[in-house]
Amino acid sequence: MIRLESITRSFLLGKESVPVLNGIDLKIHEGEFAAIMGPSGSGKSTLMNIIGCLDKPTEGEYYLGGENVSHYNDKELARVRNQSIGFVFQQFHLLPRLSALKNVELPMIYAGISKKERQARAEEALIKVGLIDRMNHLPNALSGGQKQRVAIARAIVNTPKLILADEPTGALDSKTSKDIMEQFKELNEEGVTIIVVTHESEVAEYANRTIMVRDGRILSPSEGVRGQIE
Ligand SMILES: Nc1ncnc2c1ncn2[C@@H]1O[C@H](COP(=O)(O)OP(=O)(O)OP(=O)(O)O)[C@@H](O)[C@H]1O
Repeated sequence: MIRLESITRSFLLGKESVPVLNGIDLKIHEGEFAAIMGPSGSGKSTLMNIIGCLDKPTEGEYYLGGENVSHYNDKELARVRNQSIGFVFQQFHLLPRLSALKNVELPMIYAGISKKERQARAEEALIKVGLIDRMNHLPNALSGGQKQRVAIARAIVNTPKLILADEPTGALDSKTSKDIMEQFKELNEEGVTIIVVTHESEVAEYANRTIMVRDGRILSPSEGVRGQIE
């Protein structure tokens, strides 16, 4: 489902081009549950941004679902994101003036789906995450765990094959983290590919495979990686 070939990403620092990803080769198959771990500043978010079509590699090829998206323009990348990927972030990224239901409807507005269908599908997603009784609440009136459930409902509402979660439990206590990870596990059992960036080994334990990033490259299995690297 995901194939990265010799991916590099550099950023301009003044006049100097500084490499942050240094030749990443990685395959993630459909249905996998992968955790990306590594020290702060090692390039995890940069890698996730490329996998999520939020950013483009400086060099190398990226195939998502068989499509080479490496050279797509912003509009084409937005289409791929809307069709194929759900995002979950540490700080939830909910719009504060919109109810839980309206927040979940947002990706469908971008996808041009009718109001009636939007509401029906948003309600269905909120039922799935156990929050239908809070559908009219504003984010402020929800706990951290509930906010993250709304964010998960928003991520699954367009039925993506891939969910990318960047530190999804970073703002939550350990019991709530477990509830959220159980939710991801359930989605993975239904066939959704999940990639989660985390600093927490308890979170990575939910994954079938851990990908260790250090200094912008992926460590090989002999360097202590759990699971398969191709
Ligand atoms: N847009 C940018 N412009 C310049 N430098 C950047 C940019 N984005 C990331 N970097 C640099 O790239 C390096 C890797 O950042 P990245 O956020 O990918 O690391 P990370 O492993 O996710 O870190 P953390 O665990 O702290 O979130 C850092 O040194 C960061 O300063």
